[in-house]
Amino acid sequence: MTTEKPAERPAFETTGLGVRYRRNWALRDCTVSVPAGRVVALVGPNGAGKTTLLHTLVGLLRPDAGVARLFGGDVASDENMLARMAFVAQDKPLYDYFTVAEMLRFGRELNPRWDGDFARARVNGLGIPLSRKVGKLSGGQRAQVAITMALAKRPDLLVLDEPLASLDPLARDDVMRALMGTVAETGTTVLMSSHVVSDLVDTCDWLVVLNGGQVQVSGDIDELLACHRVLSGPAGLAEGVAGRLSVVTGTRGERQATLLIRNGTEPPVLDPQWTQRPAGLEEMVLAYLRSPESASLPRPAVVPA
Ligand SMILES: Nc1ncnc2c1ncn2[C@@H]1O[C@H](COP(=O)(O)OP(=O)(O)OP(=O)(O)O)[C@@H](O)[C@H]1O
Repeated sequence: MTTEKPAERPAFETTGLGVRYRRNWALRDCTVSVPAGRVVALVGPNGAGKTTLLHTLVGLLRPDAGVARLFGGDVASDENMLARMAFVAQDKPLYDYFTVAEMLRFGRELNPRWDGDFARARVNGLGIPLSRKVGKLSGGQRAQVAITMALAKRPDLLVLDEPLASLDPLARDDVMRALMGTVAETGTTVLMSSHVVSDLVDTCDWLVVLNGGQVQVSGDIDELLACHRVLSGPAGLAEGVAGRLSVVTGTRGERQATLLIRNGTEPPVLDPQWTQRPAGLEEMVLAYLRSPESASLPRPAVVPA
């Protein structure tokens, strides 16, 4: 059982983490710390290192540099940490010839912290027949069973690699709603990766952007949104405005320029020819991804449209 209160310690943190496949570094100097009790979106383009980071956090890969910790324990050397987390891999490994009930019995045999009552109640509540073979479930039901198996371990940290991949929009919504309902009751920290930022907008409260094997952004989503704005104004004035603000990325056409900036607590005071509005989550993430140098080296980056 855990003794510390949630949020006293980071749920997970990495310091100078490096992981390589042969000579190619998939993660390099990757440093991040996320408080317990959060629902964390890990986003980044193909090949950014998301799966590698998740696999390292859950102990499937060993770091070549640095350290990964769960609840203060070194994942590579402290086996107790692994009992505190559950992982749902991208391909949701389940046995097609097992019925759902057999799958749950299998979970009970393997996991000392298994909560069988919870697992059956969740599956029943979702309307998934216990007698159905796993191979005959829909993609959404399959995801729900895999997530139920992970939650029934009663983890302090639930790690999901692309949980919504290959689901249609309705199933994506159903899976996210059911997941969020459960984690709201239990206070479990959730870390999930996705390509699709819009899937995570309503459910996650912490954002980690991974790009080129490094953490570009990590923070509370509301706080991040409060300090990013989109400015539009005459192209001829863009350089002057960009020169005195922290620009994440910008585009400049012949007449009009648009800048996504990181401001302090107050919106910037601008020439009346400029308009400004709060940034949306998706456009903020895209702005960072387009401008990999922005997190570590804030500087104006106005590029032609
Ligand atoms: N088993 C492997 N052997 C060699 N290189 C690998 C292996 N797995 C991943 N890589 C490389 O490591 C880098 C990071 O891959 P990773 O799968 O972690 O990224 P990702 O962000 O999860 O990508 P995606 O969104 O496409 O799933 C990529 O350049 C990838 O080609």
